[in-house]
Amino acid sequence: MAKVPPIPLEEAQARLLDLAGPLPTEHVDIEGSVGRYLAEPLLARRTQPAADLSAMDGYAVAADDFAGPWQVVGESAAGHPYSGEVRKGQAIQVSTGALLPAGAASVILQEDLARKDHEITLTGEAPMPAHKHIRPCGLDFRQGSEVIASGSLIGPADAALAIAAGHKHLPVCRKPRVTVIDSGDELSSDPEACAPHQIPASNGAMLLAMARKLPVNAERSGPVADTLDALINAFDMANHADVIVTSGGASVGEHDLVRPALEAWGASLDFWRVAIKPGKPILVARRERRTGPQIVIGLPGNPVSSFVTAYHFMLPLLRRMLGARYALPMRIATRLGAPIRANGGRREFVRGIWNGEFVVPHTLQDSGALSALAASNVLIDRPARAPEGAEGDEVRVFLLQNGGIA
Ligand SMILES: Nc1nc2c(c(=O)[nH]1)N[C@H]1C(S)=C(S)[C@@H](COP(=O)(O)OP(=O)(O)OC[C@H]3O[C@@H](n4cnc5c(N)ncnc54)[C@H](O)[C@@H]3O)O[C@H]1N2
Ligand code: MOO
Repeated sequence: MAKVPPIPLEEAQARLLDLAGPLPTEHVDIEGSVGRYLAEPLLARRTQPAADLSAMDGYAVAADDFAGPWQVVGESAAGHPYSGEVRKGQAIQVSTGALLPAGAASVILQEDLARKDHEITLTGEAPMPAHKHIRPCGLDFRQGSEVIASGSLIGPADAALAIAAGHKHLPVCRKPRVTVIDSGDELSSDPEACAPHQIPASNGAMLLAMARKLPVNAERSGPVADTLDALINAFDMANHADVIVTSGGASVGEHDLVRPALEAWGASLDFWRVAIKPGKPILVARRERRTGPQIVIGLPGNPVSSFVTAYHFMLPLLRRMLGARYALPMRIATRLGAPIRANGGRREFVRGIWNGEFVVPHTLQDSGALSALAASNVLIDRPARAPEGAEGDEVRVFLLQNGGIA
C-alpha cells in the first residue's frame, strides 16, 4: 500500500483538539467539583476579609498611640466583635482573625507588652509600619472580582477559595463518556489462562486507568477479534461514547483492520501516522451522531506505544472536552544523569527514571517492554535527530508521577 507520511506531533494534537470542544455545562457541589475544570470564570459573591481584621494575638490601639500605658477596656475575639470604639489610652484585646474594633489603627503583639490587671505597658517594639498586623478589608478578593479563571483545574485550594467567595456549586463540563476497546486475535481476557500463542489483553486496563485519572465515565470492552464485523459491532456497542479508544490493529498489516472498520462504520479519518516514537501508527477519526460527534482514537497495539499515544492524544482530548485551559501535557527541564544516544528521524519519548535532580534513560526502550515503562517516571522528550547527550546536559521531560498524569 502507498506510504502515508507521518505528521508532526504538534500538528496532530492541534487537529485532534479542533475536532472537539468543551461538553455542556452542569453545576455540581464544590466537594464533587475537585479534579474537574471550571467552565466559566468564577466571580466573588463577597469580599474577604469583609472588614479589617487583626492578623495576630495582641491589643488594638488608636492611631499614633504608642506611648502607653493603656487601659484594657474590652475584647474582640474571632467571631465575637467588640461593639464600642477605642480611644487614645485605651486598648482592646484582640485575637487572630478577630474584627478590628472601631477607632483602632494598630495591633501591638502580646509578646511586646506586659499586662497587670487591666493595664498594659510596652516592653518591646511597637508595630512598624503601624498597620503591620492588620489584614485589611478586601485583601484577598473583593465582591465581583474574578477569583478563578475559566478552564482552571479545581484543586483543594480552588475549592476553599470558591467557598470563601460565597459559592456552594460550581459550573463544570459534563463528564465525557469513554469506551476503551482491546483488539487482536492473540489477546486473552484471562491473564491466568494464556496459551503460548496468546498474550494477556493488558492495554485496555492501562488505558482505562489513565482515562480514569480524569473525571470521566469510562468503560472497557473486548478483546475484539481481528475481523471487520467484530470491530464494527464493538463500535456499535459504543454508540453512547463521546470518545472511543482502540488499541492494536492500527498499523499496515493485513489484520490491521481498525481503519477500514471505522470507515465502514461511518467515521471519517482525520489523520493517520504521527512522527513520534513509539506510537507512529496512531489514527484519529470522527463520526457524526444525532446526539453530537464521536471521536475515535486508534492507538498502536504495542503497550508502550499505546501508553505514549494515550498520554499525548487521549488525555489532551479528554481535558479539552472537560473544558481545561491547558489540554496538552507540560514539560519541565532537568539534567541527564547518564549519557543518551543520538536520536533518529522521529521525535522520541524515551522512558527514564528521574530522582528530582537527574534523569537516567532506562536501558530497555522496546515499545513492547512494559517492565521498563512501569519502572520509569518520566518520558524524556528527544527531538528528531538530536545528537547524543552527555551527563549534565539539559533535557526536557514529561512527568508521569509526582503531579504528572499517567
Ligand atoms: N511493516 C510495518 N510493520 C509495522 C509498522 C510499519 O510501519 N510497517 N509499524 C510498527 C509500529 S511502529 C507499531 S507501534 C506496531 C503497531 O501495530 P498495531 O497497532 O497494528 O498493533 P498490533 O499489531 O495489533 O499489535 C502490536 C503488538 O502489541 C500487542 N498488543 C496489541 N493489543 C494489545 C493489548 N490490548 N494488550 C496487550 N498487548 C497488545 C500485540 O500482541 C503485538 O505484540 O506495528 C509495527 N509494525
Ligand atoms: O512507533 Mo511504534 O509505536 O515503534 O512502537
